[in-house]
Amino acid sequence: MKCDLVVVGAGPAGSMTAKAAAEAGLDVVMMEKRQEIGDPVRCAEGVSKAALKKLVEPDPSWISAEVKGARIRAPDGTEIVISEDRAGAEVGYVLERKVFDRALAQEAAEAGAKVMVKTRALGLLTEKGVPAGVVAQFVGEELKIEAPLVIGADGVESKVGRWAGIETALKPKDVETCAQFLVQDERIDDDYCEFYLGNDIAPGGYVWSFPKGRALANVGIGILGSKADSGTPIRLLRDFMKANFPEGKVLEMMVGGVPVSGPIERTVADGVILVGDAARQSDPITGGGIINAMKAGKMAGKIAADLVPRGEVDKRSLMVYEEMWRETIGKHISRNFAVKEFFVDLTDDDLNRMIHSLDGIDVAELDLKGLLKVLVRQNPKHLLKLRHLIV
Ligand SMILES: Cc1cc2nc3c(=O)[nH]c(=O)nc-3n(C[C@H](O)[C@H](O)[C@H](O)COP(=O)(O)OP(=O)(O)OC[C@H]3O[C@@H](n4cnc5c(N)ncnc54)[C@H](O)[C@@H]3O)c2cc1C
Repeated sequence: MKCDLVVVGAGPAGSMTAKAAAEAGLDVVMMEKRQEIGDPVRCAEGVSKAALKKLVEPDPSWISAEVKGARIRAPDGTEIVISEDRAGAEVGYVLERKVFDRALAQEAAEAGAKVMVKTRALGLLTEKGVPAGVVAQFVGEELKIEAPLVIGADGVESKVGRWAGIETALKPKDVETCAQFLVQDERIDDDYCEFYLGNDIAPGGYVWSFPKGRALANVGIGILGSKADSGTPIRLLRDFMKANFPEGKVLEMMVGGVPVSGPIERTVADGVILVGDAARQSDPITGGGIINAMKAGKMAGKIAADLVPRGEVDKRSLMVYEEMWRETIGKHISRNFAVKEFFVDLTDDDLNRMIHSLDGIDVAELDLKGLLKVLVRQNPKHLLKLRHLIV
């Protein structure tokens, strides 16, 4: 089989890539190793309404809940409330990703991309040492798909980058190890996403509760890999459930990882581009990656449509993509990485002091940068190191 572009992975990054490239006239194959796109879900499903609306028309079929804002709770229980769409990229809609991911893939298909499920990329085809497509497996059968460009949208466990010689390995301190329960409990507040901070609750991370309507919520935990062994997230999440939702019924459970490494050195190689979690483009503070994955996918798909017909798929030509994402989403990722590196080492006393310092200040309408500005103003000695990030 031959085509212009192979996209590996049909998550938000892959489908946006495939859609943008197919719309611009490329012959695209998007392959997904799972038999059902979007299932099982490994996500708390929170996104900013405003950011999402810039990328895709919201559809009630894939929105579980709309929330009013976020509550952030310090280790001693003190709370601050931030209004909708101001708490980073995690507040606004709580999606139903099983439906959302499939809807995005459907849009890619409608734009003309060929979608292949239960098709796992096994490696890159090469011609004279240069990537020239993908070797894949479809229900036990080996397939060779020749293409001048391969886009790796294969998520946190990405292999495409490694196959192309791109360094994507994550150190334990650069990944949040997560566990999540889908919980039914009458005590769930359907209007707010909740974040719980504290080194006993979630070392180097946080616990979240994202409502999905009808007293359901994704209740999950992310812990910095360097501060936990593999069983720790589930153990701590169960402790949290006992303390906060003792009557909660667990309907689903999952574990997963989120890259919080900040921008990696390179996301292109000859004949290969990486997008989304494969390119480590998630937000290092919140762990949110859906919006950045979609933005990067859209950029990569358009750039592919421009360069492939001209035969310009060498690493140098593909640097256009590298420069474009670093100039846009990359700037936020770099800043938030520096902030995260600082915050993960704070003690519970420090965290309490930060939240207390906001007492009497209306933070509801602040975005993350605004909140940081206020925190630095209120805690000049402690947050001196962050000053340069907010000017
Ligand atoms: C516990 C948890 C909670 C999260 N909560 C949020 C949140 O609330 N908000 C938010 O914005 N982000 C959240 N994220 C992050 C978010 O899920 C990711 O950033 C997002 O899914 C990235 O999209 P992607 O398309 O890059 O990768 P993915 O969505 O992971 O898609 C990659 C796809 O590639 C496929 N694939 C992998 N290897 C192959 C192969 N060899 N061949 C074919 N297909 C392959 C996979 O099956 C998968 O479908 C969370 C992550 C976790 C783990």
